[in-house]
Amino acid sequence: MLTEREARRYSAPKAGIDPDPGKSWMRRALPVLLAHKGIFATSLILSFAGLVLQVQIPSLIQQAIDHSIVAHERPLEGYVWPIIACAVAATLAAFISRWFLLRTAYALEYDLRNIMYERLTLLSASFYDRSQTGQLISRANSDIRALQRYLVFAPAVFVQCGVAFVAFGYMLSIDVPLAFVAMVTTPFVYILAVRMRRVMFPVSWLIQARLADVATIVDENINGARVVKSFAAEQNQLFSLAKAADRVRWGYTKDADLRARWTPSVQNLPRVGLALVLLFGGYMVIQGRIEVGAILAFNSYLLMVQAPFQQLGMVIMLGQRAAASAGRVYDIIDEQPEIVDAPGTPDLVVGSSEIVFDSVDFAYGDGPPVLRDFSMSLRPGETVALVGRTGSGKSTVARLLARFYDVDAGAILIDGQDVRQVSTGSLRRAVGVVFEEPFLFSISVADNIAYGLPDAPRNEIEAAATAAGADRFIRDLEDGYDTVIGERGYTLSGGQRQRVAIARALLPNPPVMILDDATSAIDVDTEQRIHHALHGLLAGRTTLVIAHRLSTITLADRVVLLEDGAAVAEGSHEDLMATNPLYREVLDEVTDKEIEDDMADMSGAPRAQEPAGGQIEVRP
Ligand SMILES: Nc1ncnc2c1ncn2[C@@H]1O[C@H](COP(=O)(O)OP(=O)(O)OP(=O)(O)O)[C@@H](O)[C@H]1O
Repeated sequence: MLTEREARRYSAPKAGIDPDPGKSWMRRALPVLLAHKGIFATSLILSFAGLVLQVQIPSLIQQAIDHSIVAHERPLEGYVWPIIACAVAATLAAFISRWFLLRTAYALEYDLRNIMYERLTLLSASFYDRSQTGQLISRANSDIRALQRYLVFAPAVFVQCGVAFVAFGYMLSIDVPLAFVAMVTTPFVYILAVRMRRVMFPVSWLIQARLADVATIVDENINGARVVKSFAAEQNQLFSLAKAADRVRWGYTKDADLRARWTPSVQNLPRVGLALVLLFGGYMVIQGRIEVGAILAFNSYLLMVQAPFQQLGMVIMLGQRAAASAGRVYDIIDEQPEIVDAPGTPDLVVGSSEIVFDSVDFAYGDGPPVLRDFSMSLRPGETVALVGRTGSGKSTVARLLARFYDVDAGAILIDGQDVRQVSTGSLRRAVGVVFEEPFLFSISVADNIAYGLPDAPRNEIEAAATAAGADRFIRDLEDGYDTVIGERGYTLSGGQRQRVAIARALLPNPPVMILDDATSAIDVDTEQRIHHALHGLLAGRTTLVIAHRLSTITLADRVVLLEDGAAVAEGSHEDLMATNPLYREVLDEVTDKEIEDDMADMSGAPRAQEPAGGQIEVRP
């Protein structure tokens, strides 16, 4: 779990993506790049300086050949030492420049990833309802890397192009006609490189998309491993993964094929330029118009000039890829969270924790209405069980109370305050939720329980676990409270996970609790003990229990029946049983599971999910 010290070390990005969607993707990303302008500019300046030093070397070699080796006018060392000095200085400059360039690249990647992640944490539940994990992971990885590569390496290549002009200037200063002859192939090198990248771009793009598909299948395979196994569907899964992997392989093969066809031409065309220099230059040397050293200098300059033009093709391709990646990353960054706190939104002031659902209408997105004119109230300190057929909207009521979604009409009030008018942080601190399928993190049990209150002392963590009936089994784990549980808590049984989740919700001591079928995987006896323990501990706490089992329902002070999106009856379980045929009918439907459980008890068969629970000790 993140300690406070570690949390302080998180350095938030200094700048964000420009929010104006009308601007080009690069202009929108510019503030993030400019936040690192110091090291980036240093890198580019040093790169330029290093390359300019390199440009000196052919000229010095030319002079050494002409003046020392051929004409014996000057000592050779007079050229050798400056050449060595230039080479050392250029190497040093290139090293430092590259170091700064890579630092910029990784800083930029870190910032972009955090900007995206910060947005993801802000986004509402509805966004996650429609997003695929594999696609999000792919955006956070390959798309952000594509942006980073272009933003950092394109300027570096442009600097190299600038130096190419300096080299061309040197060539012109030696001999103008020969300089133009030497450059004859350069436009073709550029055109070839651009064409090559243009042909290769769709393939490399396809590879990215197919890799994202593989990521989605792998993600589903791992997360749904139990379902796959229970249907003995491993072969099918392997087949679909193999199919997706084969599509990736096709992409890579195509990429290699195109590369093999184009790269030799792009790499060897500059050599035609060298041959032309030798032909025309040699002719000019024979005629005595230039010295022999000039040919050597021209050869080196020519390679210097053509290298960045070869790379320009790659930069163009990176630019196309980055533009498409930016589109996908910006899709997330531009996504507006549906639930936001306006500046100055007050915190919830918790009083006696009375909850009112006042004529609530709700539908998920454009879907059919789930709640219609739904009204219900929970008196302070009361435990209310919500009962309804499957899919009738019980969990939706819980999600709306914790404001994972906003109501379409009507209002939800806690102590007279509309949940939309108070800060979401204060609301969620006041409302503890335990879902049927609790998500646990791959950290220790103690850290899981202290998730909402990382600084909680161990004795409070243990007290919460005790109240949730989890203390005994946690102590029996290999490292007790320090046992690190497997991904999503899958090394625990369903009932154990639920009890850890109840302890997690109890620890911050929220005045309102929602138990969304939170004891469904716990045997009836343990459930009763938990509820009794909670009764003492939750005195004064208002609790909404979503119940599928008679044992859970009977623990509530009052029952509300949900049918067709509205609360159609309420009262004590006994009263409703006696007076309301619909309630009896719904109960017959929803308590089937309990009957199955009871039958399992009678036959002495062990429950699938829940090992024997320990006696619960509630600390005073
Ligand atoms: N995230 C979602 N996006 C779209 N529709 C949803 C979503 N969650 C639930 N629904 C739909 O809303 C309706 C109510 O679902 P809800 O989960 O609230 O029912 P429930 O009464 O809790 O069901 P159960 O007893 O089976 O848990 C269902 O028709 C369901 O298909």
